[in-house]
Amino acid sequence: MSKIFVDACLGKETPYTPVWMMRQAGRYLPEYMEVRAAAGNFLNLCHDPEKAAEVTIQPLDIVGVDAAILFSDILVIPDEMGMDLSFVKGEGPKFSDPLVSQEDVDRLIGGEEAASKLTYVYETIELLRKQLDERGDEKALIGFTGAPWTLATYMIEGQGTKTYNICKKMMYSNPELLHNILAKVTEVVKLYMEKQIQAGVDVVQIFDSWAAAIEPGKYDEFSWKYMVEIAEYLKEKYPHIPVIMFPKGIPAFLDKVYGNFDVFGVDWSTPMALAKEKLGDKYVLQGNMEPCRLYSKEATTECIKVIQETMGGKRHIFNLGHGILPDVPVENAKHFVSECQRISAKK
Ligand SMILES: Cc1c2[nH]c(c1CCC(=O)O)Cc1[nH]c(c(CCC(=O)O)c1C)Cc1[nH]c(c(CCC(=O)O)c1C)Cc1[nH]c(c(C)c1CCC(=O)O)C2
Repeated sequence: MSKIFVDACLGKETPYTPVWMMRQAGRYLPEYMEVRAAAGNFLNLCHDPEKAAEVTIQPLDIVGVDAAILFSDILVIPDEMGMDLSFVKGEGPKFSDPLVSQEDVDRLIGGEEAASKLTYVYETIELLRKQLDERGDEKALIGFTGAPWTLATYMIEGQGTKTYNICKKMMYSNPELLHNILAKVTEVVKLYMEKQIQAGVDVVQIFDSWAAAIEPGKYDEFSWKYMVEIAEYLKEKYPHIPVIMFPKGIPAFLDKVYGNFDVFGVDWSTPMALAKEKLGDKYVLQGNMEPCRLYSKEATTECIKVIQETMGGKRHIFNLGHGILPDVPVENAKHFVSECQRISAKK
């Protein structure tokens, strides 16, 4: 039996349109908070394959999504490249020694050496592969990475940012240094994704959460081409594994999207009809309910109906247009998932 989510990624007909939610394993689930508390903190949880596998599975059982996404974080990559990652309560991720010079870049651990340090991620995937196969319910497992640009923003700024002024200063005054960082991260990410595939994921997604920080005319040069390089490396070696690209907030770039991958993730600021018009023939589309609609069941159902009408149940995967927020009632998340499955069901 093939997995409905994988079939949909490859553009095949499915009995209904499968659904999952970005950031579905997380703080809106009391069961997640319990496991995190027992682990001590978020990074301990990422480093503990048994517990990480447990929280990966939770949304399958609690909200009924069609795919599980590996529980980890995009920032474990720079962490294993030798940058010291911590999560400060209430402030989010921090790197103590952000990159400022070529010497800093040269000091980073690269390629195979960095990718092979992420053993806890591969162990989590191996556990999940076994558990999902034993369940026999044909739910898919999604592996993921951050796009080199999104990772670089944290590596250069040392934390999350609203203005991106430190990386943009580098972009315009020392683009070569920024490209050297992006190229080094790209090499690690290719091998990291390959090892996730070898450990057992069914699909991979590349999150470019901070795509919108780049002016449209520079987006290809500083982000998309690196994402495409990763996707094409994987598609050449593993053509049966679907690759999902999620660049958040770049409607002006839709005309220029290119590359060998399977699914384009549409964020909530891009109208689905526009994405369909520009990209629907070439790529399966994923998305794109505005995550805050989850605060209202009525607003949720209304949006699902509009998306379903636009996509017609073809070449589509339901998702939010970005991650679920921690204060969303679990009931409403369940409602989103069951309504997507109900409304798209082929009679
Ligand atoms: C930008 C980014 C990060 N991490 C991620 C992105 C890209 C996706 C996106 O755009 O939302 C990706 C990510 N992070 C996490 C997952 C797990 C799988 C999932 O359910 O989607 C995934 C896919 C767990 C997490 N990653 C993080 C949490 C919260 C940690 C906790 O307090 O339990 C989780 C569940 C921490 C994290 N990690 C990151 C930030 C900015 C933060 C702190 C902000 C916050 O608190 O929400 C970086």
